[in-house]
Amino acid sequence: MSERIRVAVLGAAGRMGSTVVQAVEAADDLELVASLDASDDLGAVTAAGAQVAVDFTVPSVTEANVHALVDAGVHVVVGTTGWDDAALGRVRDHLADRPGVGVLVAPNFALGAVLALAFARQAARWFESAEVVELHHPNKVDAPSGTAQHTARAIGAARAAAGLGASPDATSTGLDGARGSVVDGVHVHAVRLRGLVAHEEILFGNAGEQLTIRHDSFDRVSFMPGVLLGVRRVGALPGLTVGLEHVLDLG
Ligand SMILES: NC(=O)C1=CN([C@@H]2O[C@H](COP(=O)(O)OP(=O)(O)OC[C@H]3O[C@@H](n4cnc5c(N)ncnc54)[C@H](O)[C@@H]3O)[C@@H](O)[C@H]2O)C=CC1
Ligand SMILES: O=C(O)C1=N[C@H](C(=O)O)C[C@H](O)C1
Repeated sequence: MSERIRVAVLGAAGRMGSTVVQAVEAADDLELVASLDASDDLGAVTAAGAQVAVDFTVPSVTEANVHALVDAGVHVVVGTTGWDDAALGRVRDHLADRPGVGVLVAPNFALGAVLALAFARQAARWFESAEVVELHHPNKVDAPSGTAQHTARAIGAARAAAGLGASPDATSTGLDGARGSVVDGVHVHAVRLRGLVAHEEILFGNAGEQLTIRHDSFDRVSFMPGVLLGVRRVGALPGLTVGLEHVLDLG
């Protein structure tokens, strides 16, 4: 058998991190060499000889983690959300000085969510109206979700490429926030409800018809096949990759 990939998990005490720890431990081709949470020294990742680090922490620390890991020559799989274009640009620039190091940032590792994005991208140019609704557990710290923003950007790009204008909308008065936030011209709405895990509805409308693409993660195990795929592939993907769709050849 070939050598196992040595993996570190950051955010290991969290909802996602603890699930990743279990998934890595259960995989024959991976070896968990470090589990870190908030008060731990990031130096433990290199001290343990990790080749790949998986980051499921919080939006306020993930970028700094990635830069430190890139400096240490460790490939990184990032599930933490909250990334914007400026932060991604800084990582891309940093990686230009570290050839051979790979960073995969994916707002959603569930295979169904990535397929929903691919289907939405295909549908986007055929519908006059498009909106995204994301629904999550109430402990989620950010809104709208990284997945919903990524989806809205993909829809916005497909609409622009097809020469579509803004979705029709006569609403001009009401309470602040009533129409959600707008990402690349697409309205995005965030629901927080006890009992939910992670869900997304992508709504398309034309005169007389509607297409709804819905994805539901009922359990965090749904993200694990995508995370493990990222861990196995990131070393062969130098530079920055944004979105698991590129790993699945759906980009
Ligand atoms: N890409 C994907 O498929 C998914 C992404 N997420 C994202 O993953 C992130 C984590 O989500 P949850 O696990 O639900 O949150 P959580 O709050 O349960 O876990 C975060 C963990 O990170 C730890 N942490 C904070 N600062 C740290 C530091 N400097 N170093 C190491 N650990 C640190 C916290 O103590 C906590 O244990 C969120 O941004 C969420 O949106 C969540 C689910 C799926
Ligand atoms: O915080 C979560 O739970 C999730 N976060 C990610 C996001 O913001 O898109 C992925 C998934 O929706 C679960």
